[in-house]
Amino acid sequence: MKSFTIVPAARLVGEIAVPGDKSISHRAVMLASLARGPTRVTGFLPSEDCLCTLRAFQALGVDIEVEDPTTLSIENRFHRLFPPREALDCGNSGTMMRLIAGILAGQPFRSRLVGDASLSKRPMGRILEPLERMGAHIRAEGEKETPPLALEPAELHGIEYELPVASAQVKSCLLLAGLHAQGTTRIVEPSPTRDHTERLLVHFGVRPLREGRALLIQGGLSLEGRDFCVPGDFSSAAFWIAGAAAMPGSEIRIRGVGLNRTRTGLLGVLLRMGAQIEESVEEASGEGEPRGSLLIRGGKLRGTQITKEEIPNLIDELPVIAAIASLADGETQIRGAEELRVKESDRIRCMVENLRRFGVPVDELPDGMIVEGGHPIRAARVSSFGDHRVAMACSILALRADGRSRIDDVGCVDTSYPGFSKDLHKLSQAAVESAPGWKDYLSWVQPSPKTSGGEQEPRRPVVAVDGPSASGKSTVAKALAKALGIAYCNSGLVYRAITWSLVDKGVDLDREQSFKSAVRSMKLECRIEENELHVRIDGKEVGQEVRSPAVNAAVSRVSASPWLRKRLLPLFRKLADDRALVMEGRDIGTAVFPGTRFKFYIDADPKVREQRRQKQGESDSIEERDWEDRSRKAAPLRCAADAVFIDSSRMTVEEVVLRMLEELRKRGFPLPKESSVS
Ligand SMILES: Nc1ncnc2c1ncn2[C@@H]1O[C@H](COP(=O)(O)OP(=O)(O)OP(=O)(O)O)[C@@H](O)[C@H]1O
Ligand SMILES: Nc1ccn([C@@H]2O[C@H](COP(=O)(O)O)[C@@H](O)[C@H]2O)c(=O)n1
Repeated sequence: MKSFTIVPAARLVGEIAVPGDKSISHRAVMLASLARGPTRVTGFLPSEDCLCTLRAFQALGVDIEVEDPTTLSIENRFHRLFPPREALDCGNSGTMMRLIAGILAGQPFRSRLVGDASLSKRPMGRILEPLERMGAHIRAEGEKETPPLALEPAELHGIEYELPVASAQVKSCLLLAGLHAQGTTRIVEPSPTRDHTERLLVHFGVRPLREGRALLIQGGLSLEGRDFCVPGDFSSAAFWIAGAAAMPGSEIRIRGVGLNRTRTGLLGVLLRMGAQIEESVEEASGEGEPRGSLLIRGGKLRGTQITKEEIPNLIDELPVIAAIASLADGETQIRGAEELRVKESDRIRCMVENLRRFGVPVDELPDGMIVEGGHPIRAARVSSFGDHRVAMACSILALRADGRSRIDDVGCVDTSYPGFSKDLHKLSQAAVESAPGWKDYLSWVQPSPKTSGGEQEPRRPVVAVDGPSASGKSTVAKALAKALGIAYCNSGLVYRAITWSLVDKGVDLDREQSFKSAVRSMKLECRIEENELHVRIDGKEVGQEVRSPAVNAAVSRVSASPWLRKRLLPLFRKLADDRALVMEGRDIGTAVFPGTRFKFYIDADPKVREQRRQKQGESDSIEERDWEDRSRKAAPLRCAADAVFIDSSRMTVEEVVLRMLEELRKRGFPLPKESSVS
């Protein structure tokens, strides 16, 4: 399963053009496929969703030539559609299924529409009812009117229909069905929704009539093919618009983006929140799709209230609005958005869950949420829940977290924005490019967390060595201690020893009470003998067994316990009471001895670390372990702000130790007269 690892960034900087609009790409292929004469579509979005529409019309007998991924030549040479040989796959796309159902409902042949697991859970009752009233023979095969949809041949007639819920998909489905029906179809919208279908119908020569809230379409009119250029997708641009607006110091320009007023509700919300946005419409030819560019400068935003009336024009942007509301000062309320529960995921539930993981206080409401902004964002591991907009919204928020975050299951991003991760990299890296090679380090630099009792410089000199798994900490810390002639303490050995004992006794680590009472009843002894830490549990000195695969797999769960860490803290500190030492671990410079002046953070490229561990012949999922160590609440793995960062990927052990000795000398460590590395 694909995931994104997001390194924090201070701001977004740069200029981009986002890929073609998804909603418009679907509709352009559909209408060009129904038209007489050829159409060349440029700027098409070659996402999974839109490719499903393209393949479906090829299967219905339309000639569609893909000149390049974003340019299509479309011609329906026979002025009719042909029965498809097999079910038409709508993938993840609700737009495709609902709109194509409108086209196929009035055809003289059978067809069947299927979708992926997520689409197969989405409600289709809202199109079935009006289509049946128009005379369609259409049946949802799934439970509670969900896909697949089976359509039998039918002749349609116009109806008058008032939409119970504002929905551009239902409106478009009925407009397309109305095109193939006898008489006039009159559709009344409770409030305006995106009008791409109407604009494209005009582009292809059929003008629906507008009477207040009603739209009228005459059946039997034919469309004429005409070249069309799809504008950039405002809903894809929304991630950068919202992200840049909420990150002080950002400055981005987005070119060639669609600025249709029925889509740009986000801009009004952001301006209300205090955003700095300049819009210049470059092309608004008649009733075509307006497009232009946006310049966004970042600043501090304030919370706002989003009301039911605003929802239709920013429905797809609500996940990213929820994300950046977390960065704004004060509270943001999103109400009247129950529609979000039946999108690619239940976007209310999923965003609430993910925001909480990022440490954002948020209340879930039946029709939205209340986000309390302005709190620090914690690095987190979250899931997209298979929803592209959830994945991208969380990626934007992760840029502001206090460490690396991971967004799992991001394959879905390709359904609307195939180049998202590249653009994320481009816009967020621009801000740190001034320090090439150091961005990883900068992302981990943290002010040392507040701790009690360890802020003062220890009585005896302590060298703190931290870093991720297999970075070489133990090796260099041991060699350094030897060179300095002082004690070497491996704090990980203590966590490993406790874990080994718990695993050996079969303690259920998920049951807090059993875990605590097993630890309490353990006799743990930590002694420095011959300048090295020795650990005994219940009288037995631990050895190689603490590096077993079972211990490797469980130790980070054990060490994540704040209760255990608090218990071990005085024990580690006590070791330095009467001797100088080098102590290595994950939190030595940030939590155990934050007051020492001698701190190192040893790192290496993940691939190099993986190879080093393999070479040691150990079975150890170091990526998982690092992840857990970095994302736990209590004393997570971080590079202290005042630590010396050493990337050992291309260094020998000796080079690393010499570098450390040099730094210790500069920082005034009492070096023995002759310190050599051996
Ligand atoms: N430049 C280097 N610096 C340190 N170790 C290196 C270097 N090059 C190779 N190694 C090797 O990498 C392996 C892993 O090192 P080590 O066990 O010290 O890592 P670690 O960070 O203490 O890991 P863990 O925290 O998982 O126990 C060792 O076999 C070590 O000899
Ligand atoms: N200061 C520390 C040291 C270790 N841990 C935890 O123990 C695990 C094993 O450590 P090794 O150095 O022997 O690999 C490590 O993954 C941490 O979970 C710790 O939390 N703090």
